Amino acid sequence: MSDAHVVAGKATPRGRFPHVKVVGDLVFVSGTSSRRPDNSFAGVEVDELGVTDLDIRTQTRAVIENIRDLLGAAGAGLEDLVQVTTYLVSMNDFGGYNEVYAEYFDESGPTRTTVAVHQLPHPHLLIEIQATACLSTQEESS
Ligand SMILES: O=C(O)C/C=C/C(=O)C(=O)O
Repeated sequence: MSDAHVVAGKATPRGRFPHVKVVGDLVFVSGTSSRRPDNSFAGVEVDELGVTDLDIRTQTRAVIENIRDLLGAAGAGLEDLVQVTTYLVSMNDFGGYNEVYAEYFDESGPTRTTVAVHQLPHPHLLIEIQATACLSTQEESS
């Protein structure tokens, strides 16, 4: 069974793809940023002179919370994640990202890969995460 969702109330995908796709017990979550439904970004402040402050900790937290919401639309939660791939624009942000990540997950959590990429789909983005959850972990852990 395959079931694709664009989740109401979340930032609209910037292309022709769903937020989440359920295939059997697996829930695939598209690359997710800190973008809000109004297309502003958590972890971005621009002052009146255009000076831009980008905060990796705030962006990381917002990305994980967005993923939590997207998983929720498929009946899953962060505890069901089995694999996470993180895209950072700079490995200088690895420490701040890793710190916030550890508020949510530990060694019993999803496997993880983190890579640095040249660019993300908006110049204010420092981080994007793509994830996979497994619904059958709910039966195993209950
Ligand atoms: O939705 C965003 O803000 C960032 C993610 C975009 C993609 O991963 C994509 O367009 O493929």
